[in-house]
Amino acid sequence: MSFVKEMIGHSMDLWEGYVSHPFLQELTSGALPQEKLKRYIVQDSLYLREYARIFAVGLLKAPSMQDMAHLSSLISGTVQGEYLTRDRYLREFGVKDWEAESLLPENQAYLDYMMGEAQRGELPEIFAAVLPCMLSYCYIGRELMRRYPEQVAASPYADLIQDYGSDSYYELCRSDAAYADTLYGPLSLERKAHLKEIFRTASDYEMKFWDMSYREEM
Ligand SMILES: Cc1ncc(C[n+]2csc(CCO)c2C)c(N)n1
Repeated sequence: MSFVKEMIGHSMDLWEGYVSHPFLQELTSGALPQEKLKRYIVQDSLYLREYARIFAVGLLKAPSMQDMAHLSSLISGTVQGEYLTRDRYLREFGVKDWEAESLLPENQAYLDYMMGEAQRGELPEIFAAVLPCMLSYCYIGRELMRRYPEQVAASPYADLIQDYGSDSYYELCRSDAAYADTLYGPLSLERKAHLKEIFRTASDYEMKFWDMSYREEM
């Protein structure tokens, strides 16, 4: 069995919690207050700027040209692709200087955790830390569209959900997961057990990011 699937299985209780999280439920129904979405968009833009640097550490440590090709396409997918949707919302909300905003503590802690693993580890550890971010959004998008197709279609935020629930994003995630599985194949059981824990810790930080985005106070 794919080791990536095994890691997901080890964190599925957390992933299930994302789908029922009030932020995502209200994003789906359209009831999400704009202030909360705005906070998410600003914090997520800051997150993406720093998240791309984790891949850059992977690029520094990549042993082959093929590994470098994967990492460089992930960097451009984050800095250009993923950030584009945020940029559109930043303009719509009239946010001018998001880069001057501070990272909220949950956001900073998540990024510090991934960067620490990236600096200490090699590509298998780096991917265990960054995969929940990439793959959980695919899971969330697909599950929301499967469970609430009409609400998603009518939501003012449908584009945000549909991007992640799309077949093209699913295929991208499948190929990233297949690449990660080539890294995991030769590893010892002990190292794999540690990787599952890294994946779970990052999944837990994803949940804290949703909590941070939803809470009442700034
Ligand atoms: C907190 C947070 N977690 C996950 C993502 C999703 N995401 C981040 S980069 C990327 C593209 C692949 O590198 C995707 C799908 C996000 N935006 N914010």
